[in-house]
Amino acid sequence: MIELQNVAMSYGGSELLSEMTLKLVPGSFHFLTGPSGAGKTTFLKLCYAELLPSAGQLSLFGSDVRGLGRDEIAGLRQRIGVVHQDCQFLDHLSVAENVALPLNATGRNVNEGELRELLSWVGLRAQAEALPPQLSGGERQRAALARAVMMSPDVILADEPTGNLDWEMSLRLLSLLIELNKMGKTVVIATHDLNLIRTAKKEVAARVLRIANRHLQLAGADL
Ligand SMILES: Nc1ncnc2c1ncn2[C@@H]1O[C@H](COP(=O)(O)OP(=O)(O)OP(=O)(O)O)[C@@H](O)[C@H]1O
Repeated sequence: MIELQNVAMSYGGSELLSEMTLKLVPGSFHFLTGPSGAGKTTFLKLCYAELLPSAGQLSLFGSDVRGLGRDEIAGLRQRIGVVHQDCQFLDHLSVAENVALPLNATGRNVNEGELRELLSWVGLRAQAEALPPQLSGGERQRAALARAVMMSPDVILADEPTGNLDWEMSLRLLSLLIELNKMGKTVVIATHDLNLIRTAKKEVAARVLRIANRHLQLAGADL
């Protein structure tokens, strides 16, 4: 569904990522690790075509993005839910309005019952009318996950979703992501947290990718 073949990414003429080949098959669960600045966020941005490769081939759901127009790419991106590292909420809108935003942006009607159900699922039913600055770090991440799931995407990409959370809250977020994977969604989580990876591997057949020296590698089974 997301496929990279010999993909490279450069910023300002300098290559950050090289020769990356990967197929994210439906229902798979991947972690993405690597040192700070290795290119994890950049890799995720390639996966949802926020950035286009400077070389190589990127296909989303069977279509090579090079042959697609902006609207076609935007259409395919609706099948990918993203949990951004910094959540990216509109602070003047309520949590419920932020979560509903992706659907509203496509001109579709929001089913209020489904929205409440989604907020309950992430444990934020009582905070539906709160503003994002009033949420704790864990609540923000769960709201960001709800927003990513709002469009019923096939793929969820989460960039350091537990970065600032305590262990208990990290586990809570992880269990939501595992639940989504068990429902058939493809999940990719960028993280530095090896304990999180080890914990997840007890429950799901997760593969661990690592970015090292500009290349994407499959990490060993010791993780
Ligand atoms: N738009 C951009 N223009 C130029 N350089 C960029 C841009 N975006 C990222 N970079 C650089 O690319 C490198 C990789 O950044 P990226 O955010 O992908 O790494 P990361 O592995 O996610 O890091 P972290 O773990 O710290 O979040 C960094 O050196 C960053 O400064």
